[in-house]
Amino acid sequence: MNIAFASDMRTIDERVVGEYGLPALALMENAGRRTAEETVSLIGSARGKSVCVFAGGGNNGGDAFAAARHLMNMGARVKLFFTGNEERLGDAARAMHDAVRAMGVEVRPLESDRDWDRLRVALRFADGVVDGILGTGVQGELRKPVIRLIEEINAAGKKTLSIDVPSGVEADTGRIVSLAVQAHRTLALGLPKVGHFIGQGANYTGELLVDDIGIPRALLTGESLRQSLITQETVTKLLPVRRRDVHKGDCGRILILAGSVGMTGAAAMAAEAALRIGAGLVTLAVPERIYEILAAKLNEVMVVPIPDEGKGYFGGMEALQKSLSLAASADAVLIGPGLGRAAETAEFVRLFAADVKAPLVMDADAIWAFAGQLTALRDLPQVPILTPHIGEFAHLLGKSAEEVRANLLQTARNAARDCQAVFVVKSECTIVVYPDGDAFFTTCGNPGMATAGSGDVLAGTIAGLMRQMESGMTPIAGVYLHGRAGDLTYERKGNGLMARDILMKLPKARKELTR
Ligand SMILES: NC(=O)C1=CN([C@@H]2O[C@H](COP(=O)(O)OP(=O)(O)OC[C@H]3O[C@@H](n4cnc5c(N)ncnc54)[C@H](O)[C@@H]3O)[C@@H](O)[C@H]2O)[C@H](O)CC1
Ligand SMILES: [K+]
Repeated sequence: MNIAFASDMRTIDERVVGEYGLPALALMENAGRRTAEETVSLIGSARGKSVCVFAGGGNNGGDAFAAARHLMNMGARVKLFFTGNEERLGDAARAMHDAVRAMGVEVRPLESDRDWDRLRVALRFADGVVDGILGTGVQGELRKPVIRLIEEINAAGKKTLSIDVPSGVEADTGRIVSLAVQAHRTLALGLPKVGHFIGQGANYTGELLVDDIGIPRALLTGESLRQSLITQETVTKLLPVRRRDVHKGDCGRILILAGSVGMTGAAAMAAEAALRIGAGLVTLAVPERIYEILAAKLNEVMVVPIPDEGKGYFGGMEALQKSLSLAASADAVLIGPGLGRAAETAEFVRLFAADVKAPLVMDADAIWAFAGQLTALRDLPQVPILTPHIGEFAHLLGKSAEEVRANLLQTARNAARDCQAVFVVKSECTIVVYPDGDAFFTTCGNPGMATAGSGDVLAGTIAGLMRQMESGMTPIAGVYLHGRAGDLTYERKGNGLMARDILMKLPKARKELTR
């Protein structure tokens, strides 16, 4: 499914009217009806229930007026509040406003102290709230009365359905400039928006539902939209069906360079993840000083010591030569988990990456090694796949985490283009962004996965898929399978899940997709 920006929705809206001759009112009517239905399902029933409906001065408010009418028809008691200016309503929103008023519903302003007192009473006795204050049209800091209203709604804590986006969330970025309605459920109209998945918006959206509201399918599936959701269906198609006569060499010889003193687990988990996702042969190259630990830990992985002059981390020419010769016979290479940040190691990483011809995945400290050296990254002989979390991504670009978060998608797009690299940025919603601007969002995954080693497992998963499918598509399948494995373990372990639990569920996540 595609994901839209506010401007995409405006274009789609114009085309619905211009090319299909549908009146704007028809979409608003569908939006209103679906809002009413989903509100009723949220609060259990309509009859005898009291619902506060909040309408703003734009089309989001128009949807709310239509919803109020349908809620009345369904038997709910509706208290309707309006934050806009009647004179400035657009045609469709005005028609919806007039229709609900003609049903005898009072449209309550929020101006005098008495208005606000009435609001508080209505909220106290409400069973549910419909938030149609602001949609994709929000701009800048919220005006004072809207801020006050959102504070009241959030303080009341009633079951709340937001129309299109939680009011106050920027649809394009997920940014909250002032504050936003905390929704239990959000009904996205036409398509989900970027802000439902990333930034703070992800925390305010609650359960996300999407309805086409009658927009012709061709407009929603169009290729002009450059971001989409990774679905089970997409990943199933990407994964190969294994022939019975397959040989382990056909399933990928993966080389992993990882680990340093104190960080042996990262190396072990990345290597095991590659095997658990189906790689044929995994070779783990580690600094000599930690070789014995890893050789004892791992059975199925081949562990190779890399000369380290007793330092316990990667560095130096001898290490480089040995690593490159191992890389020469690998189908794909992962470098990064647990490397540490010694200057020698960073130098080693840059020289190694510049000489590897096979598809290359770089994680963690390998990404750190390119901080401030974006030109070196762009000049690498391959299009590498980088898997930073927000902190590593910000450091790489020489920005603060806040700056990066403020517009994560655009920042990732610029970085992918400038560095000619694929970025897998790990956040509340992991995104995969390609140098040509195509972006993919995952809906799998959960807060329990914010745990040590989770990233090492993801990097190993992506690397492990390399020979099994088109290498450029491995991040899409990898983030899905990793997220799904995390969800499978979250069911039982909740926030106490460990990276090892994700690792153990990778086979099941993959098996679910067997064609
Ligand atoms: N095809 C579709 O996508 C459809 C979408 N619908 C709904 O329309 C809204 C977008 O409507 P629009 O009129 O463009 O904007 P909003 O209603 O979101 O907001 C405009 C409204 O808000 C006021 N405002 C803007 N910024 C602020 C601020 N900082 N503080 C306070 N008030 C602000 C502004 O003055 C206007 O009054 C979309 O989300 C859908 O819900 C259609 O109804 C169906 C088709
Ligand atoms: K809203």
